[in-house]
Amino acid sequence: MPEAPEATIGILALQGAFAEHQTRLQNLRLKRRIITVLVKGPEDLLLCDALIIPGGESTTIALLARLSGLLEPLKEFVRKKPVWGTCAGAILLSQSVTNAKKDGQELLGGVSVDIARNGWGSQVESFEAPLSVTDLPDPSVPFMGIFIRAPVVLGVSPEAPIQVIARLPPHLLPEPIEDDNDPRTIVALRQGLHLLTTFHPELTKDDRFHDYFARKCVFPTVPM
Ligand SMILES: NC(=O)CC[C@H](N)C(=O)O
Repeated sequence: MPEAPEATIGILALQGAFAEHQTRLQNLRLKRRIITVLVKGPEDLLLCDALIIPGGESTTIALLARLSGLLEPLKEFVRKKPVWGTCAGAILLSQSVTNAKKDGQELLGGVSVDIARNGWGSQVESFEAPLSVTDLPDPSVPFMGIFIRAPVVLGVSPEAPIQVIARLPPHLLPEPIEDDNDPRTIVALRQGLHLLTTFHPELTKDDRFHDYFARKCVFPTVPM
């Protein structure tokens, strides 16, 4: 029997919660082997079939990516391969950011949303919210969303094939929002092979979003 193919998932390791993502990936029990690589330079990225961009500080990650010669290779990677951005990583994966710093913010693009940095306020306004996510294994068990200076989705391109995976329940919103379809309630979405979460699944012990990324984005076509 031929061995089931494996995949190498890189984690951008310039700043932020990259080690936690690696731990969660190493915890996954899939039929196929996942190899993890901490990506610090272009040579590491060449090894990867998919990439996670962690939370942290999007401006710092972008600056360090430029300094380490990774910015252009990352843009190229996003055009071809699966990428998951969490929190700061979600900002970098977005098409546009409404309140970028004065001297601008480098983005990688890939997901057709407009996003606002620190959309729910500063560090002290960080919060947790149980999310009901029907696409995860054991969907009746809520996934604890940890929102730390989280970005907020302000708009979604109507032409893009975007699938909303999780929304914040209206009663848990830091500010009241009347309309259930308001894009600001979206906290997880997928566009093709790209996954965007505005919270931090890697800061929990729940591997279900990592499992989702592996199944739907990294190995999307063959059941495992
Ligand atoms: N927890 C986080 O990743 C925070 C993101 C941060 N507010 C930024 O703009 O990059």
